[in-house]
Amino acid sequence: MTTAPPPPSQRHPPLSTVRQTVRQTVHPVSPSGSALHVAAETGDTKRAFVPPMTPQPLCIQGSSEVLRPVSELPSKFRSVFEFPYFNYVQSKALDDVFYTGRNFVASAPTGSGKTVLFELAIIRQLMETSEPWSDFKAVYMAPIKALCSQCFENWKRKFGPLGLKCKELTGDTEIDDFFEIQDSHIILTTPVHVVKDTTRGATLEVVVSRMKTVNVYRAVQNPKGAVSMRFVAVSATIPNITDIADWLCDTNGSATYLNMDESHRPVKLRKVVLGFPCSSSQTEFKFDLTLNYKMANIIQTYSEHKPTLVFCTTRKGAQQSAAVLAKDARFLMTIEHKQRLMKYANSILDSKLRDMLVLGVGYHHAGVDLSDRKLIESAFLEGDLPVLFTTRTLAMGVNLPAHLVVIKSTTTYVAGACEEYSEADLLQMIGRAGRPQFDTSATAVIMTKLETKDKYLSLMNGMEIIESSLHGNLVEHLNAEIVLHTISDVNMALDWIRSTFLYIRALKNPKHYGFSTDLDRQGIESKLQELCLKNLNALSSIGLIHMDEDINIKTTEPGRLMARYCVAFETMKQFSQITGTENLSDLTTLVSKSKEFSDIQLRTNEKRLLNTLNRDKNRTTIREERDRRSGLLNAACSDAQGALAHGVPPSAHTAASPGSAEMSGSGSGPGSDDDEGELVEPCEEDAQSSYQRMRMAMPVQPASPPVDYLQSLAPSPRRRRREVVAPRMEPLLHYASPSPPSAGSSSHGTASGLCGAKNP
Ligand SMILES: Nc1ncnc2c1ncn2[C@@H]1O[C@H](COP(=O)(O)OP(=O)(O)OP(=O)(O)O)[C@@H](O)[C@H]1O
Repeated sequence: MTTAPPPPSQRHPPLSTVRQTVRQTVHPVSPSGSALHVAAETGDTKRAFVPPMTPQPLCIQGSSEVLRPVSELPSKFRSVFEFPYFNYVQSKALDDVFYTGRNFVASAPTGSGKTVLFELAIIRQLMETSEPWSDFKAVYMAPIKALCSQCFENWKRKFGPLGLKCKELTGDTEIDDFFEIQDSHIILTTPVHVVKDTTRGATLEVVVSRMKTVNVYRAVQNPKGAVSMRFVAVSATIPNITDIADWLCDTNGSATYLNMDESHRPVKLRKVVLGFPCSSSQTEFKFDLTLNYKMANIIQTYSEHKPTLVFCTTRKGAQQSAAVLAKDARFLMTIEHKQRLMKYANSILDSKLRDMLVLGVGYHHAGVDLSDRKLIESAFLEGDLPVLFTTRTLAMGVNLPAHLVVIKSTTTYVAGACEEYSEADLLQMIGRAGRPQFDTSATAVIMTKLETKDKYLSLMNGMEIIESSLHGNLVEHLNAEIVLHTISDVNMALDWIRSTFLYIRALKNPKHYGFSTDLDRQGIESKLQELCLKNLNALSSIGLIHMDEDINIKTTEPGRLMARYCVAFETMKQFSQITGTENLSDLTTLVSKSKEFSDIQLRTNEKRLLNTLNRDKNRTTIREERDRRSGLLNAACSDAQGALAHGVPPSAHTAASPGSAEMSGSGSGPGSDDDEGELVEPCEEDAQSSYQRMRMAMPVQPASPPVDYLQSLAPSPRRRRREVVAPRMEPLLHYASPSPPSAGSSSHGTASGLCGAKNP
């Protein structure tokens, strides 16, 4: 470090003094004056009073300990922080994250200001690097684009004036850009508890494990010259933070860690679980509808006249709930408030949303037109919109001023099947309640079935141990590591597995991973080795890797394609059986059966589009529809192919807002005709209808229509070796895909990087 800060003990006023100072100095963002209070009922309609929301002082959790001032930092860096004192969690972490360079992991409640810990780590590294910081690189990894974009905008503003360049890399980024994040000094990861997520979790785990492995190899090869990489990870409160610290170990041992429980949340959160009866004859869908009619009372009881965010499991559910509330409750607003809402409404494209907005109710989901979504977000952010119904797109770390968060139904739809929310998802949604700059207290209400009420009560109070999910996708990740050269022989594969979180947890909870509890450490290690070898053999059996007798491993062309496009092993197995004689219909049916498309469902509003495409004489159409999914895929293929063959532009629907058609068919109450035929929708993160996603997945280069493309994947001698423009698997949002051969590579993931402005 270039600057030695004075010893911490000389610098901190006692907490009581600090609290006083903070109350006087900090001006939290103030929502401009609206909150819902359903106050009285007149006939069927409840009357509501909406008082203006007053600015709240920042409430700081405390004890006899002291808060640390931002003035501890060299003056040059203070502008990064928009407050005079670090909060309790940050003050506790400061010594580890700022005054040492050890790997660090923090487990702290949502809204406790964990992003600041990343900023402190960056500043420390800057202080250790001489200017100009042209070689300095920090990489921030997050599982969704919205989180990354938020951080990107924030850091561009904060670190730009210091001479740092900020760059956002996502699954859409050109591969070459990913080379820029090689040789990073710091890897910042949030939220690390995502490792237990079945899809995104494994990707995070392998990216971090890969970086660890590469870091160790580099240090061995070049003990003096190699850039040493620091890991800083944050997570919501989890009980086994020490396992994460063990996983993020370095040559000095486990990472240092900070474990702060829910009591250290800067904004106190009241958690309420409400159970509602659901008869055996009632479908999930009908149950969800009945909850709409409870909403007005819940908002009246718990919102304390402040903004409410309601999480719904589907887009249609969000729209229907909003429509019911707009009909059921009336919000009393000042003239000025109404005028502000009217101003937003005038710019809203969707007529239903526009009508609701003037009544103080809005909805937000990935199917809503982008410009409408932005308007709704700012109306809510400004405190002008009393109630916002949304899908969980808004749940990941986005700061919104919700005093009350309601989770309407705990059942979500994944790949067309009902599933209860994971604890991590729930915590993220609940974490939107009571953000420090907006509130001093908050409430989260979970609406679930009577029989699951106890489960959620204990989930809210207890905490789930974080396990690895890597064993579920080990074969794909092993292949990726081989493509990236992290693994080039069997021994390296075993070293790599020892660097994973899977290894840490398998030793502690072997049963979870299918191993006998009687096994000792050595026994579990050999089981993990067996698992590794079994998967390597599976890859080799269909030509995805080549293993020689000296245990050396090399990748092959199909193996590279599998890794580049995140194709599942099972899909590659299906592709390996292609003989080259298949027609378009056979191939689209094959592709539609692949795991990657398993969450694609035909939506009610898409049937018409499908029929229109089938009737179009200018397009090649496959009539033989074996199931809805292949029907959709066929339509997508035909659309792309027809466009190529006849110079017809692809269907206008591919460019239109997916939400607009859908909205016009919804908003009805229970029992509407529309309800029964509606297929559930996949969980959403990107604004594409299933048709669009299929359409995007199709190659659209004239040289590679679908049949050629698929046949080119077949490991047959007739396969032509040529560049193919391959599908973008948008629904698969990974931290990283193994595109470029580097430790820091990531092609389907989401990352923001900070690097010195002069960096090439
Ligand atoms: N010391 C502080 N004083 C005042 N406000 C702060 C302080 N630290 C952070 N904040 C504000 O608190 C809000 C929450 O911070 P942040 O998003 O980093 O929390 P988090 O712990 O990462 O939350 P989540 O886990 O939900 O993503 C931000 O708006 C931030 O500006």
